[in-house]
Amino acid sequence: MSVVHIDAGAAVGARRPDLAATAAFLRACRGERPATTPVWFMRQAGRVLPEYRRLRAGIPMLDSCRDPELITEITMQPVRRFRPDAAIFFSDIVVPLVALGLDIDIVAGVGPVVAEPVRDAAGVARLRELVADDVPYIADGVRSLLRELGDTPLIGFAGAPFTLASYLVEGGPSRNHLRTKELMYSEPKLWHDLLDRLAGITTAFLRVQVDAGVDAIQLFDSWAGALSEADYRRYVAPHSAKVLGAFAGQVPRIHFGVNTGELLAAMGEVGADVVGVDWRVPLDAAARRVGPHRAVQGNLDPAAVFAPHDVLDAKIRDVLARGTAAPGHVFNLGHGVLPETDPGVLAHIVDVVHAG
Ligand SMILES: Cc1c2[nH]c(c1CCC(=O)O)Cc1[nH]c(c(CCC(=O)O)c1C)Cc1[nH]c(c(CCC(=O)O)c1C)Cc1[nH]c(c(C)c1CCC(=O)O)C2
Repeated sequence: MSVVHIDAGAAVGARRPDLAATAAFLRACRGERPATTPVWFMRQAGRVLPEYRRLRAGIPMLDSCRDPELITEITMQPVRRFRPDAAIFFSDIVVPLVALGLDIDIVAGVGPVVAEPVRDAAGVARLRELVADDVPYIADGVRSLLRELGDTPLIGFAGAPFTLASYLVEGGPSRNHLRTKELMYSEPKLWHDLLDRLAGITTAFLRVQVDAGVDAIQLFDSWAGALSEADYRRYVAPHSAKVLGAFAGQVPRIHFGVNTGELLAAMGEVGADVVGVDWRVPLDAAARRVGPHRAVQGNLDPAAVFAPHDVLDAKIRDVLARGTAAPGHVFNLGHGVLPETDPGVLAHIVDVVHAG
């Protein structure tokens, strides 16, 4: 008698088509209005959770991003605690760059620091293509999570070409992105070569996640708001469009940046199904800027968690009311959870959003 051996990992590696019809988060991404508005929080994994701090004690950030068991546990921690409508894969936007051999350190309280900033043709030429074998822990982490998550959708993510370029060119976090803009304006050919390579790396990194089974993707162009709309369209949009275009019709695509009030239309046009909005633009105004064919995500001020509950609750309800102006609305903060946030308040926000 032959025994059929089913590899659990391979069996759940495929997308979960049943979820697309039932999960409130995925329905809202497609422009539908489920009975309750779905909610998750950027940076829900990490930072504010004591169980995360205990788990990570003594383990460097980038090491934790290369360990499928840690990735799984850290991604699951906020899901167990807050019961959000989606999980976000625990990683960082610099992980694919580190996998390519770039010397990048994540310095506590500072962020990514690049040992040799990329500022000339030789530096750009060193950015080779990413292949799945460069990041085996990503597919393993996604498959492991799909076994844990049940019917909670999993969001994969990557940094957008401009935001990655800013870290590489500046050598670390930057307020004014001066060297980045200097390169962009003075050597446009080299700039476009750099962004084209980063678009390829980002697409490959997301492809690994989508092939392993994530249910949606979010492209973080966190620092795009530093650009005028004209410069965004000229120097950045074609490259982000290449990334998002690669996943059209495959999984919902969320496109997010901070301070992007003037870029919302353009960020939708490059190929997003959902446009993430920070707290500076009221969500109904944002929905008008984004247009009638895209959902919105956002946009409670991350600092509102420090307000008294009656003030906080009124702000949540205001976001919910304004969100009805868009075809679909995924509730979120306008940027990541602030490190000082009380996790109990996040659980409260989930309850208030679900109560409607
Ligand atoms: C700014 C920064 C980066 N990377 C890092 C920083 C500094 C963080 C700090 O000291 O507070 C380093 C980093 N990144 C992450 C951690 C783990 C601990 C934590 O949650 O703060 C740490 C220490 C997870 C992460 N890093 C990121 C996620 C994204 C997914 C999510 O929303 O959960 C996580 C869990 C993504 C990331 N990573 C980065 C950007 C710009 C983004 C896009 C999101 C944003 O604009 O904030 C670069």
